Amino acid sequence: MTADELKIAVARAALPHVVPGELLGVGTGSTANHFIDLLAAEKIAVAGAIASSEASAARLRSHGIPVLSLDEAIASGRRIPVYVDGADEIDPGLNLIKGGGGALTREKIVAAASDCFVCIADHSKCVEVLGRFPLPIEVIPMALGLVSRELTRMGGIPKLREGFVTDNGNLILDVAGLKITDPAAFETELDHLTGTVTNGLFARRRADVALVSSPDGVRTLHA
Ligand SMILES: O=C[C@H](O)[C@H](O)[C@H](O)COP(=O)(O)O
Repeated sequence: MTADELKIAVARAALPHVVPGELLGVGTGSTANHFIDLLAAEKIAVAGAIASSEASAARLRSHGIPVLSLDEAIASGRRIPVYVDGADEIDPGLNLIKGGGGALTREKIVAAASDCFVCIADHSKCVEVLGRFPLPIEVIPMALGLVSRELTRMGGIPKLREGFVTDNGNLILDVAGLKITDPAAFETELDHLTGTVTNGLFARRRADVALVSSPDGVRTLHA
């Protein structure tokens, strides 16, 4: 199976988790894109989608799927029963690294607003310890030097993602050299770095369910 076929297989496996007629949180990235396309192809009608990026919102709209802002969703008084999104790394506890596509902040917000986070990924994303994939951190532009210095002091190797601006108008530092043995504690530590908006560790709000595809099929992992 090609990498793309593995993504399509796991995106398809997420469809039964969608609650028809309810709101749906939708993530960002190539796996999430397949999920959006399949959602439309299978004509699964949701009350509206809350997208974690402008790119996903545009893709949803291109299929005629109604997109709501998170504020509109909350004002409606409806719950968001499920959020479906990809990941860059998954550990055995379903802690994640996300943000390879730069959408980490909105992803964390939509995940926090949703009842159940269903993570979809192919088996290459599974690791024993998070940190092989450089950890994305969204940074307020004027704090770039300060945050880089602090991350270096913490043992990381931060690198500016050249030519990239997030949907929120900020920058991304990709931090290599980390071995994240206590993801929740490290997420909290990073949250305290002044000048950062969000870090790409999803540990305090990790995935509830992970669907992982391999040539042998799709496995379902629970936190
Ligand atoms: O910002 C991007 C997201 O966190 C993606 O979910 C993550 O990078 C995985 O993307 P892909 O499905 O393209 O590997």
